[in-house]
Amino acid sequence: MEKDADGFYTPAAPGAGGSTPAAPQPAPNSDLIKSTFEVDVTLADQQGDPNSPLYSAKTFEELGLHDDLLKGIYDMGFTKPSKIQERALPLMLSNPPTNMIGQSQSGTGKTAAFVLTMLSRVDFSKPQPQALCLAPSRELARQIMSVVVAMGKFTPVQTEYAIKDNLARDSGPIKAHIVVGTPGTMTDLIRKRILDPSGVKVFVLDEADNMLDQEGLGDQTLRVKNQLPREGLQILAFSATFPDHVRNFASKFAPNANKIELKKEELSISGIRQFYMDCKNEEDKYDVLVRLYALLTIGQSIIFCQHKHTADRIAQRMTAEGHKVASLHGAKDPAERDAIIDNFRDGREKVLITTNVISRGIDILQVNMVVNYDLPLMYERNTGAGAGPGGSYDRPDIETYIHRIGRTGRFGRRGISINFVHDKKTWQQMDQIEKATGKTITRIETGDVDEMERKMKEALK
Ligand SMILES: Nc1ncnc2c1ncn2[C@@H]1O[C@H](COP(=O)(O)OP(=O)(O)OP(=O)(O)O)[C@@H](O)[C@H]1O
Repeated sequence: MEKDADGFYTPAAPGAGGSTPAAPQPAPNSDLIKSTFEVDVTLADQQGDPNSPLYSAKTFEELGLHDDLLKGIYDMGFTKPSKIQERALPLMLSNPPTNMIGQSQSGTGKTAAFVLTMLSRVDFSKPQPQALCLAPSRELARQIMSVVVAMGKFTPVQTEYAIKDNLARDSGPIKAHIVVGTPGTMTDLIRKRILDPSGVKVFVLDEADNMLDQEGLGDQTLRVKNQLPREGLQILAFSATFPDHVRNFASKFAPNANKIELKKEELSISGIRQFYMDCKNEEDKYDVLVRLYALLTIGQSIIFCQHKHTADRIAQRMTAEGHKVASLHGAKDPAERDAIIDNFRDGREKVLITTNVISRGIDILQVNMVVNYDLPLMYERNTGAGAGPGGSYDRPDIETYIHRIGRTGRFGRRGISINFVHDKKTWQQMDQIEKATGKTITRIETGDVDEMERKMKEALK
């Protein structure tokens, strides 16, 4: 088995991702997927390269973990820690407990770092909530829980969700040690005294910049924190991105924290090759996407739209034209959302058309392509002299872009992202993204399917 020039490898052997589902069977003659299972050698190479975010000089044994947790880690197929795990775990596990603000690129194993800390701090003999973890979406909360369950497999840990529609109305107080959920429901459970926060020792924010941003979930997150004990609480805040305005706030939210930070140029990982396609106009974007369909289904792909209605409209049109795609967004009811993401995770659906709801954290190893059907934009209030009320969605949202493309290229795998641009404005927005991330975005011809396939195969090789 040969290592390629930059030491990348493509999707993992089934089971290597623990709670993530087994890889779907590749199409028999697909070159793109052929290399899928050539993983072990090159992963070892990357984990041995000091410049890789997957590098570690240490073993899991050296990080001070309990034997039962080591068993859980090895059972998940992990052999060596990644850089963030190696650096963050000893700091988070030392006593007295110290806060942590941890940044590391998408798909480099932040979840294991904070899950192992929660599991290490819990006193299993006490039937009460001791660790709370907040995430921005129910999909991510469910995924984190699957990691807690997998890593805690050899411990007596009890867990509970704080996500919509999960607990029966008349259920009594939560006795579980670890509660994972979204901030709105977590606040509700505390307010209704279903969740007694008095024994909480660890408070984790995944996607912390998003959870603390006052334009986003910040208020609700603060509300949860205000209910937690002040003395001895360990706060762990993780993300791949920490824009400056949130970084300052995070330092106040998690005072005296140990910090692991990335430089701006380190933010996005080089295993993801970025492309763009010039579409003639908004309508042409749909035609280009349909032309791409055969390539989208070679592995799995996620198509990001700005609006729910766009995601639904594209999915309906493609379905009516005989393509198999699913759509997922926040307006669907919880049970439907769970079924859709589970189908996608298990490989029963190959193309998922969605919104920013799953732009962060979702870890599905077989996703080798991300399409920004609409570029991610952020709302900007009018400011300055004479500015009227309101604002506009004209500025590219760099953080969301980094998270979206990070749904592929997980833990050293290769991936492709494609941006659709269709006019001067979107072109300029993409230009700003390219400058901000410092990574080249290469043009792919939209009319020539063979050329598209050739470029993509090249990128995934
Ligand atoms: N030490 C390890 N060895 C092998 N695989 C690992 C290791 N640590 C994590 N992984 C796997 O790597 C993948 C990515 O991990 P994870 O989802 O924690 O990334 P992340 O840093 O939280 O990413 P994001 O910023 O997108 O949330 C998962 O499938 C996980 O099981």
